[in-house]
Amino acid sequence: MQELTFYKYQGTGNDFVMIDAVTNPVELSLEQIRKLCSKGFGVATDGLIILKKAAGLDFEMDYYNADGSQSMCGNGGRCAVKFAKQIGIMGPTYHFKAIDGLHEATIEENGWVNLKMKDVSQVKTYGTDFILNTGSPHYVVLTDNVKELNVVEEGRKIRNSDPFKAEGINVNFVQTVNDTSIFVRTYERGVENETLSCGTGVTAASIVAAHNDRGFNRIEVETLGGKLAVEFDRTSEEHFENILLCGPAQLVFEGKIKLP
Ligand SMILES: N[C@@H](CCC[C@H](N)C(=O)O)C(=O)O
Repeated sequence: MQELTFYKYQGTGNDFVMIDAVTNPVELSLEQIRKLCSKGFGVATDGLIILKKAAGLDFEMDYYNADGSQSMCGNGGRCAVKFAKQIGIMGPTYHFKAIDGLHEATIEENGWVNLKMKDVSQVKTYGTDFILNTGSPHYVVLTDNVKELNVVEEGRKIRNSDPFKAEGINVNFVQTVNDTSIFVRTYERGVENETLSCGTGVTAASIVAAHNDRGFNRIEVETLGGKLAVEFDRTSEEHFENILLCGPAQLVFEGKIKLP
């Protein structure tokens, strides 16, 4: 049975199995990815990231949710940059490819990673809620009791409702804390549970907060797993660019696992 060296990373509690395929190319089946992320057979994480070589770039990030589906992951992207540094890719600016296109990122002196996200050019209203894509699709609900909400029950209901059932959608519940700060909890498709934080979700929630209220271009975001910040330039009513997702990303532990 083949043995695989892996690293577990977390970004505000959103956790990932990280695999270095830059140094040692590796192919994993979807079944193996699901098992590596699972509680019973693996590391018990929200997702798995494979760092690969990419011509003209520092690396390519392949992100998989725990169920094996793929999307862009903001917290995963920040962790991937820290991991790239760990395996000897020195920056100072990191350029990489993900499923939604090219990204760049820097590591700040305090260890936070500032990751440039894709531009947002549409914020759709959906009743009193909002839908937008920040690299992955997000549904945003504004609420005034985010801490008491049953996010799993409410999020799952929306995610599995007829309009979203086939493709899935991530569901964010957002409460305003003050003029420039919000609290966000997210039900993630592909994990099919609430995670401690979701980077593309935090980005979507910040854009919605800015869309509804003008005059600021940095939002502090609290999640169950810690604090992040989102910066952006709003260039027209619905267009946001230079979006930066800023926050911590850390190695938790490393190990060897027998490939299932
Ligand atoms: N945790 C992620 C989002 C991962 C992708 C999402 N579950 C999806 O399938 O759209 C993040 O930090 O952005």
